[in-house]
Amino acid sequence: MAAPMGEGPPGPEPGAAPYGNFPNYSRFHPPEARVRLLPRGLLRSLFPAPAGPLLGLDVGCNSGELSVALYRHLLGLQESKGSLDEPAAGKDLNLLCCDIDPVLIERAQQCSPFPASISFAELDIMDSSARDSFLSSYLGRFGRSTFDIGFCMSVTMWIHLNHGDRGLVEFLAFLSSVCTYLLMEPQPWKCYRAAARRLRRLGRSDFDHFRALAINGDMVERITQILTKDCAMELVRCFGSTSWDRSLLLFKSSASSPEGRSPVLKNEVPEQEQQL
Ligand SMILES: C[S@@+](CC[C@H](N)C(=O)[O-])C[C@H]1O[C@@H](n2cnc3c(N)ncnc32)[C@H](O)[C@@H]1O
Repeated sequence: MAAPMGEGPPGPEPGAAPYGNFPNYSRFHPPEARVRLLPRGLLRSLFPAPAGPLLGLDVGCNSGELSVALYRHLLGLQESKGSLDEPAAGKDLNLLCCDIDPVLIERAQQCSPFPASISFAELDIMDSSARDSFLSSYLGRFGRSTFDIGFCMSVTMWIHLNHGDRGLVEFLAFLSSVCTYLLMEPQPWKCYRAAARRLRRLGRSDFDHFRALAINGDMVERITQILTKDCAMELVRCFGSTSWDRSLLLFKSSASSPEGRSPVLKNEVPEQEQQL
């Protein structure tokens, strides 16, 4: 399967996916090519003695293929013919996966092999009132205030194009406030140009913010800077890059406690945003 350099498949279809809500995203950016960069036993090394189930948040999950692949990979589950392994006792991970596109979420729900552990929900992560009450209520079911790990895979560009520099910084501040660890897969700048080009080819105008973005260039570097300088996170490790040039980076909050008792869902505006 060809892996294009840009963010979507060739042809006009991506122009109709202004949030990156491509219907068959996992076909051209296969989950397996991403999860195999993550070491087996990663969860165990990050959380050697969890007090209860681990909680994960997957933002922009599309139709859930990557969420399921991450779940399997992190728990060391094999997909066997005809039957699906259940997680062994003591390997408890609950994933909350959200996406802005209700059709993609419906598909994810219908196809989920682990409905008891992986929940899919329609949510615009930039809508702070809907987001905060929804996430608080999910976390509250586990007596928690934060997620152990967040996944933000190929989503930053879409937030950035649709919400501008301010939106990107706000988004990263939000993620860092609610996740102890954060796995990020930022799109490089060339994908931004490709996405804007595709829109133009369709005779539509640029994304509202594209030409005004002051955060640009080396997006891995820029996002790392924001997370480490403004959001009290540290870069723990880079797991390498996919063949289509996406790096996988793991960050850890320097502020949160292992029990998830750090301040929740706060909407603090970091220093960098105030300067924008
Ligand atoms: C390029 S896809 C990545 C899908 C998946 N994370 C992966 O890497 O395979 C980006 C996804 O982010 C979702 N998305 C974009 N903006 C969003 C928002 N504000 N809230 C929730 N999801 C959003 C899109 O609908 C789309 O499914």
